[in-house]
Amino acid sequence: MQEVTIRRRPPHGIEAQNCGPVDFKRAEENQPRNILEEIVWHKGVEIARWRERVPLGMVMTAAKASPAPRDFIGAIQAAAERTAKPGLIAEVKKASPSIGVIQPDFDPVDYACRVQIAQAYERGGAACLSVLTDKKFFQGGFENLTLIRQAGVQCPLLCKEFIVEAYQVFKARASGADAVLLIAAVLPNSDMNYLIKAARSVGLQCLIEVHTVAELERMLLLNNLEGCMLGINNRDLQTFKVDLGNTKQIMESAAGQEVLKRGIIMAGESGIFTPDDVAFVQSAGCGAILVGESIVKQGDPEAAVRTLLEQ
Ligand SMILES: O=P(O)(O)OC[C@@H](O)[C@@H](O)c1c[nH]c2ccccc12
Repeated sequence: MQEVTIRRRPPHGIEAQNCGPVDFKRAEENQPRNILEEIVWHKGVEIARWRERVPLGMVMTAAKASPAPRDFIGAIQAAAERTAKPGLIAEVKKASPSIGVIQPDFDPVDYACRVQIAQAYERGGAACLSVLTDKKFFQGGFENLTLIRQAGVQCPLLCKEFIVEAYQVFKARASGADAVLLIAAVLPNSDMNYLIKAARSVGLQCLIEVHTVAELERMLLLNNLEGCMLGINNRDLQTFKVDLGNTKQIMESAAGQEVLKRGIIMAGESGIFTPDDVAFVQSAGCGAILVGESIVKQGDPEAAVRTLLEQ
């Protein structure tokens, strides 16, 4: 079985490891086939640069010295029990490759603005926050995790990053994250197991994202799944198409039913705009929702969160 459809690296090596012209190199072969490949390939370049400035050992030390992590999954469960709705993971997101800039007032260099959005989400009733850390494609940053944490926000924080190496896991914890996102479309099971272990070693919980029944079946075979939560992304990261029916279809499959039987929390992710959408994914079996665009783009994020969770 082919585990992952995207290629982890360009066939002729990443830019940062380029060792001069080689005859057999064909520029067109080295082009990414979709945006997810482009993002993942660029991560290789980015991590190589980080590593030059801060070696792995130092990031690990910083991760271990960081203030104790908060219980991300516990906060979702507590909110769900209190409200009888899925626990909300509200996303601090300035831009995305699918729609470009979502909130123009959200100044890319004005960090105070991101902190204010995070505080407004918390006041509105979010259980947890998701913070985009990818700079190039999402105009995010690891520093946003630190700033939001330092501003006294109590909600546990998810580091929303395209993780391909343990370096990013330690960087997430060193920046104040309580959980990390791991994407099944990007990571074969051996990497997934390894990265879950790396996360656990510094007290981080994992949200494992799937997009298809096949990916969910593969994740259910992981021997490290215990203590993790799962998420179904309704947006296809290769085409950007959003379809809430994806959550329903996956949850109705045998694999979806197994998730419920095993008591694993499932998040419905992307394309959730209205209380009806929340009710729809809840009835499909989701105990959590991950929402960005619809609450970021409204002028009053606190009211937007309240409205979404009403009814
Ligand atoms: O803005 P939306 O449609 O509410 O989606 C939020 C979140 O689900 C989405 O940002 C997301 C889900 N998985 C991802 C992986 C990488 C980047 C982004 C994402």
